[in-house]
Amino acid sequence: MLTFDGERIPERVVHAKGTGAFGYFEVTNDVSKYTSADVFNGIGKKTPLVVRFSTALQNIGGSDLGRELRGMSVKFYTKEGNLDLLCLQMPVYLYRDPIFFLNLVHAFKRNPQTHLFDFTAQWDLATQRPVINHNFFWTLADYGIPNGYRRMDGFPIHTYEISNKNGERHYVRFNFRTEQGFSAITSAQAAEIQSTDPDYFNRDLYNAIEQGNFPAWKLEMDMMTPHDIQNVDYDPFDVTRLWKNGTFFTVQIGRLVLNKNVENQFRDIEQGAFNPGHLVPGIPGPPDFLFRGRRMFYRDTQNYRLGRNHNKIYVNMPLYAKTYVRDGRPPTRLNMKNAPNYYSNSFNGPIPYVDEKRPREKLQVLESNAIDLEPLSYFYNHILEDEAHRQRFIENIFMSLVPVTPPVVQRALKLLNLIDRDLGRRVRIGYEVALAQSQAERAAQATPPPNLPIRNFPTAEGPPEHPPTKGAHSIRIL
Ligand code: HEM
Repeated sequence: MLTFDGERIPERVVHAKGTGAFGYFEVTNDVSKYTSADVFNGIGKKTPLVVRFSTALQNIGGSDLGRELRGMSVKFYTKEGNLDLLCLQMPVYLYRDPIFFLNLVHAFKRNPQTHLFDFTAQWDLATQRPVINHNFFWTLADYGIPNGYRRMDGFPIHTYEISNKNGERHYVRFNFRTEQGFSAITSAQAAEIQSTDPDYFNRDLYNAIEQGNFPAWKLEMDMMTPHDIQNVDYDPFDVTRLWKNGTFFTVQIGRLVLNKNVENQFRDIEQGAFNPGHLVPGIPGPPDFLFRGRRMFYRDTQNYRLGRNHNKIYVNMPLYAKTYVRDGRPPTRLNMKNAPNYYSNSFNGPIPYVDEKRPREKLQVLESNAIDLEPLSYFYNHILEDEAHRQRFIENIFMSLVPVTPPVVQRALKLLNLIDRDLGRRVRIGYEVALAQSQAERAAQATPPPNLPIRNFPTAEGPPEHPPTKGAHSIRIL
């Protein structure tokens, strides 16, 4: 019983609800002139891997059917160490500044008072930081609820530097393209499924693999040369925008196949520690500022969630795991037994790997904070392929605005109007009708849902107010 008392560990701070499976990656094309990474070289070579799928905002036990980001994390157990590619089902991210993550997650997860998802907070942030709307638009369109994990694509989004055996570089965006064909479900269909099967995504994946209907994804990369990246008229490292058509070429690498369900979710999935900083020779990784933050954050959060030795948990262990790292909280496995615990040594200890061919020149990416609404207008007019999809997108926007506090709605309508006048007009009309309907329905309800309060800081019960610092008013920043 005392062991049972401690069965729970902290859930992931984001992407808490998920599932996963084992499989392999098979190289189908020769990409040796672009990258020396062993995992992507040698047609026919198979590398074992584990994939974890997730919903970004749900807590463990939440619903699979929310309109939100979904994760597809791939850990390749390569001969040169683990390569982790953490993907979303959208090809663009929300912002470029790593420190902004906290605000985003707080606004998009549950309200600290009501513990409800809070559309006022979401739209408040989305209108104060317009950059996040590009990704938000993808979520509000069909891509926001794919018809199960098997039928969505996966994008690591960042522009990765890769290099070949001569140290020559290219810049790539990887794409996992589902072989099942992308398909989505509408908000109404999702609500219906949710009422009977909130674990729809987990069940769909498990059953498919159990029935031998193994899901697969093609891995390809969109590529630019070092010359290309300096000569395009946009920032190709900007994770909030797509690469423009005609500025890159695409190369196939291989296939990812999932052919084995896990036997124990806690052991193989809950304890999984995917870290985008796990890279291999031939893939030095993305040079942008957001990625620099991510190289630290994942290890930190996993130290908290799983302990410092999380890479000694079986599912996280690389194939080659000989190190000078010792001790710490369990698991320590064999702790490298009596092998020397310092380097260099005369007793055949492991030799630290140095990638001699890694490009010597570093790229410095200078980022801009300018607000650019062009990608959003492009999304509305060109990515949404037809009028029916545009209409579903508009409905999802105005329905999400109905519970939002009026000043924030006005700001949202203004922003949508700036992006595209047709979009702004249609959302405004839809919103007014939906609001009137919702007010009539609320009036008829015995116990209407709570009005979400506008939060103020500090609260009445908060810490005592500090007296103003003497002389502070005279400080001027010039
Ligand atoms: C500054 C930006 C970001 C921060 C601070 C951040 C932070 C986190 C954290 C703390 C976790 C939980 C990890 C764990 O407990 O194991 C997580 C999970 C995840 N993140 Fe991020 N993230 C960021 C950006 C991104 C981006 C750009 C992507 C995709 C392109 C992404 C994809 C994922 C995925 C797929 C997971 C789930 C991992 C799993 O399955 O265990 N994140 N992120």
